[in-house]
Amino acid sequence: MRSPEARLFVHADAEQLADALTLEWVRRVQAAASLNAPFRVALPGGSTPRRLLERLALPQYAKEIDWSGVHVFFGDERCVPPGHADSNYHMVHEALLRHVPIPTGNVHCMRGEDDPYGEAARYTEELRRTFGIAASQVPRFDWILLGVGTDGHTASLFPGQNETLACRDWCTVAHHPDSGQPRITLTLPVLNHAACVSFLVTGLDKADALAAVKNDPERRQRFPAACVEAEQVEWWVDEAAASRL
Ligand SMILES: O=C(O)[C@H](O)[C@@H](O)[C@H](O)[C@H](O)COP(=O)(O)O
Repeated sequence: MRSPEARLFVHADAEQLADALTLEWVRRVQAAASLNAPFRVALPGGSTPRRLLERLALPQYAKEIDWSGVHVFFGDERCVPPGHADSNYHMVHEALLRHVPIPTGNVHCMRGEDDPYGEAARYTEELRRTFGIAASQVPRFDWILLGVGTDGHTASLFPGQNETLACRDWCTVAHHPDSGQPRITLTLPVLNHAACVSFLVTGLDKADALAAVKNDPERRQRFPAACVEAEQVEWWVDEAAASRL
């Protein structure tokens, strides 16, 4: 049953948003742990999530978060080596993963250094195996965190790339519209099957995009971020990004 309305959480600034989202992460991970259930989360790339990830790595949360049950996946990845400055894995590793006792087997990175099409197939199999499902099912993430670009893209689902947007596979290859850089990305079937998708949007430079993605009458035809309709969709934004809502 899909939630009729997305939930909007507006915070004064990016710092306060990151504080609140950190507490939400702790709450959700502890809830899963109380049920002895794995907590499977997909992280976005880009710069916005860094504040959250750095907070999760703080010693004050070490006793709050049992990383043994947390499985970290990626919403998308740039096809570059893991040590490359553009690598989403590199950003997440430096901000969070290298600082917390998460088991190596719980980090499911998209291998940007490998052939994109082969890696999309490999990651699909890693999803199937980790979620313990048949290929005919769809992996159901507990939580997918996503960013939004100023053009309304999310993950590596870019406006105008309709073949990628219509893809029914779980994971596919896309190309950045400006640089042509190959990307590996989760697709709408996976995003829309999640228990919860939370968009993280901060900064005045995102205000137009956020207003358009949420309110443009043709938003679903124009903006991939507007096509995400999971069981629960949340918008975690700061006042600057929300200034044109
Ligand atoms: O690999 C990526 O770049 C991301 O997955 C992408 O979808 C990102 O979330 C948005 O472009 C927002 O990026 P910023 O947080 O840097 O604004």
